[in-house]
Amino acid sequence: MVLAQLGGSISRALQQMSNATVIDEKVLKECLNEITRALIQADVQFKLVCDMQTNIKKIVNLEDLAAGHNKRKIIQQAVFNELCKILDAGKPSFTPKKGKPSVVMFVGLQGSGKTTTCTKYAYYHQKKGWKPALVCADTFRAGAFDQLKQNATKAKIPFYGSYMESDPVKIAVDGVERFKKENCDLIIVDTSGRHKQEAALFEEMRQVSEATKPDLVIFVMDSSIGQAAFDQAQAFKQSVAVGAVIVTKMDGHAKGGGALSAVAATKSPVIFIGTGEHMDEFEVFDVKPFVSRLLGMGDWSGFMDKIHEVVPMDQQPELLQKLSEGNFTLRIMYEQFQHILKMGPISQVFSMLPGFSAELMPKGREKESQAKIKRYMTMMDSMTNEELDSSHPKIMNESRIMRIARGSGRQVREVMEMFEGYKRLAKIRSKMKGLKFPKKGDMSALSRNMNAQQIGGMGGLQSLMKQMGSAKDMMGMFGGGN
Ligand SMILES: Nc1nc2c(ncn2[C@@H]2O[C@H](COP(=O)(O)OP(=O)(O)OP(=O)(O)O)[C@@H](O)[C@H]2O)c(=O)[nH]1
Repeated sequence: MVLAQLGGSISRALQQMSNATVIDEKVLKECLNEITRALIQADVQFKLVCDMQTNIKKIVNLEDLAAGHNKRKIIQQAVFNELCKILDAGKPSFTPKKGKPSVVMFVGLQGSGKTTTCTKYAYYHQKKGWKPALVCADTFRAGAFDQLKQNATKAKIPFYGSYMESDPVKIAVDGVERFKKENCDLIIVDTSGRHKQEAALFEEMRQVSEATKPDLVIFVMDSSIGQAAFDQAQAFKQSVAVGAVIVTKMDGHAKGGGALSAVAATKSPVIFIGTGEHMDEFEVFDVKPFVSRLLGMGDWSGFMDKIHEVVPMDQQPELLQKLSEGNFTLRIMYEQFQHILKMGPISQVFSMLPGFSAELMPKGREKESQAKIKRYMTMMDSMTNEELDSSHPKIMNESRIMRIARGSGRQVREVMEMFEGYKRLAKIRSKMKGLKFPKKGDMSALSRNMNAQQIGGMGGLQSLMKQMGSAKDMMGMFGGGN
């Protein structure tokens, strides 16, 4: 993923600076030049990058800093803040409330990923307990309704559309009315993205908006347009009351950084980013956690959110207890695998942990890793309770390993490899013993600690990762291969 490369380059530049014995003007200049290069490669506007450099230089006046000051910390904090500034639109968007009907209208050019994103948005909220519904008001593109129907059916989301009716306004109004009666709390209206004339497209959007009175209009744009995002977002904002933006295809485009910063410049908040074609390749966009993850500094609130999403409420204290106890059995590993598979793309989940980076798992390896986890689980299905509940690896003698391999139809080598992986995770977990995990909405103990680590920079993070074991080690466990 291109963004992971950008994050990797910036954190490497910071790391190199941290490794220097003395931080002088030359070291700072080299570090800032590296960061500038990385941002320009990601298509961030030249002026923004120059401003960022100037601001950092202003904040970090090495000559004025007394010897006692931690220059590394100050520089890292300044880079973090300036990156946030580039990506921050400065105002939050309207957020629909669960249980109260909201109409959300999606607009955007054809091919931007609008229809796919409507379903992703519905699916995301459905997982959080909402009752979403989809309305297809795109009567221009033949096949638009079929596409939405197919996506909605797959995600088990109610939908509305028509093959006969050619008036998008009528479909939108009928669909919204129907789903309001059915007590849906998030009614999503997908509109057309193509017209013979641009003016006609904007007029149609305006009419649908006037008739359905959406609580929020979301503009969907493809990240590959880079800095041109500014003009496109402005043009849409002038025609309808765009309240938020979703930037798609962040998984494959070198211009992703440019699109995000250009949208922010229009003062339109980006609320989600699309990171792939699949339903769950969709991430909340929140500037600080995003920059934090970009730099491999983790996002605990996002991580905890994921846990709260997939683990039933009544099992959460038990899971958190197990995670912090350090007594790591194969059964616990099995349960964790179940959770990981439910959480969505592995690289997305891991990039929320400090010290990990999406860069550690190349995009193509995602499927392999999922398959690998499933294979491990099949092997564990052939184990006895005694084996699953033991935390002593010695119990696994040759005859047990042979039996598990036979029972699961896998090779002895693969079973051994699974045990090796288990031992590595057990070692990491034993280092995590005693770590306090925050409860939902309470990011106090651990997250404050983590924030301090973020701000404290790589030194703090490295020591944390040393305590936990290496990130590469853990990725090695999941990162594809046989
Ligand atoms: N890689 C990647 N592909 C995406 C993403 N979002 C959408 N796509 C793909 O982009 C293509 C176009 O998406 P659609 O949802 O059909 O586009 P649309 O904007 O609704 O098009 P119209 O309905 O004609 O207006 C499809 O092949 C999607 O699978 C994303 O985040 N990443």
